Amino acid sequence: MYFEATTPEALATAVRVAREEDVDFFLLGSGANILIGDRGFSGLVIANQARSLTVKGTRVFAASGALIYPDVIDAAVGHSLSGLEHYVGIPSTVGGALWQNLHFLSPAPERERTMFIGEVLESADILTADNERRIVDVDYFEFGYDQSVLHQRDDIVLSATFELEPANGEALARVMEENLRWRGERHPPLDTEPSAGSIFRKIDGIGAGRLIDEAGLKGFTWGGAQISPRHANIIVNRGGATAADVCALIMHTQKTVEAATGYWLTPEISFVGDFAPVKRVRQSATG
Ligand SMILES: NC(=O)C1=CN([C@@H]2O[C@H](COP(=O)(O)OP(=O)(O)OC[C@H]3O[C@@H](n4cnc5c(N)ncnc54)[C@H](OP(=O)(O)O)[C@@H]3O)[C@@H](O)[C@H]2O)C=CC1
Ligand SMILES: C=C(O[C@H]1[C@H](O)[C@@H](CO)O[C@H](OP(=O)(O)OP(=O)(O)OC[C@H]2O[C@@H](n3ccc(=O)[nH]c3=O)[C@H](O)[C@@H]2O)[C@@H]1NC(C)=O)C(=O)O
Repeated sequence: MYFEATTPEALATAVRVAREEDVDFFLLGSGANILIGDRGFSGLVIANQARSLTVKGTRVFAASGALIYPDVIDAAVGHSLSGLEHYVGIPSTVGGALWQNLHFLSPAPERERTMFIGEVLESADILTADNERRIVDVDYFEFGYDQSVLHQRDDIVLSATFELEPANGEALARVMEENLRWRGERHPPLDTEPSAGSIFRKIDGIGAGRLIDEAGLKGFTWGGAQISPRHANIIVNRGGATAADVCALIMHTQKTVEAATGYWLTPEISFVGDFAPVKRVRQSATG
């Protein structure tokens, strides 16, 4: 079953009804950070297409299905407001961004720290696990790196308010251009080489991508899936990749990197729905 929620109210109603009727449901943002099993999802998929946006003074009010890029960033930058421009080029809805505390490196040339969307969040309208509507402030989310309270609680973000800073339009345009260039040079392009972004979690001070690269796995291919020759922590769909192909590559990468370095890589993406059995990568396979 599939339902498109086009307003925060419709989203809240869909979730409430699914819970009351005891129907398994999955809330789909832009689908940028998930792998869906080859046997699909048996239950209700609620696609979050609640995309309304308003800017008042230095505040941006966004429904949780609004796309951070381009919609929310365009609205903020169009009003010369700073705080969201760092996340240019990253696929995500507002809800997905709060779930994972969307992040990117601080502006060039320093790039000395990671910036998080939690830094500009003021409050959010949520539907709690008990089906109650609440306005919560930023502290409620307990944000960390790739972390928020939403990983532990079944709350649904319906809309969010961001508090931004007035800024010079040229400075905003420069940050956006530099960040798009940074991503363009390091990450495979999403339109021609689709992926779910980083497959494995960050390993502080070491780098998941570096370990996979040093294990010699760049370009390794299984079925339609390939460890990107450009960035080793990204698995791209070269055409016709199945979820089983991606899972086989994930398991092969974990085992190869552990044998070479002693580190065990943990997936960063979410696995959704029902998965077909995974054929293991033959040890003799060379890609
Ligand atoms: N830094 C980068 O370069 C990249 C980052 N990403 C990250 O991936 C995420 C992609 O977002 P998006 O495509 O929208 O999400 P997805 O559709 O990929 O869903 C990811 C998870 O977000 C949760 N979620 C989505 N919407 C809501 C909501 N309204 N309320 C509560 N939880 C929600 C769901 O959790 P549950 O199952 O618990 O309901 C879901 O499992 C972003 O956080 C982005 O930072 C992705 C690619 C690249
Ligand atoms: C792409 C994502 O997030 C990105 C985010 O966009 C950028 C910028 O802030 O920082 C992280 O990338 P990253 O490239 O630094 O992450 P890792 O894969 O851990 O790589 C760490 C380091 O390894 C090195 N590296 C990476 C790839 C490669 O093929 N070879 C290599 O040597 C690079 O020096 C790199 O900087 C996030 N990834 C993780 C796992 O934390 C995502 O969440 O999907």
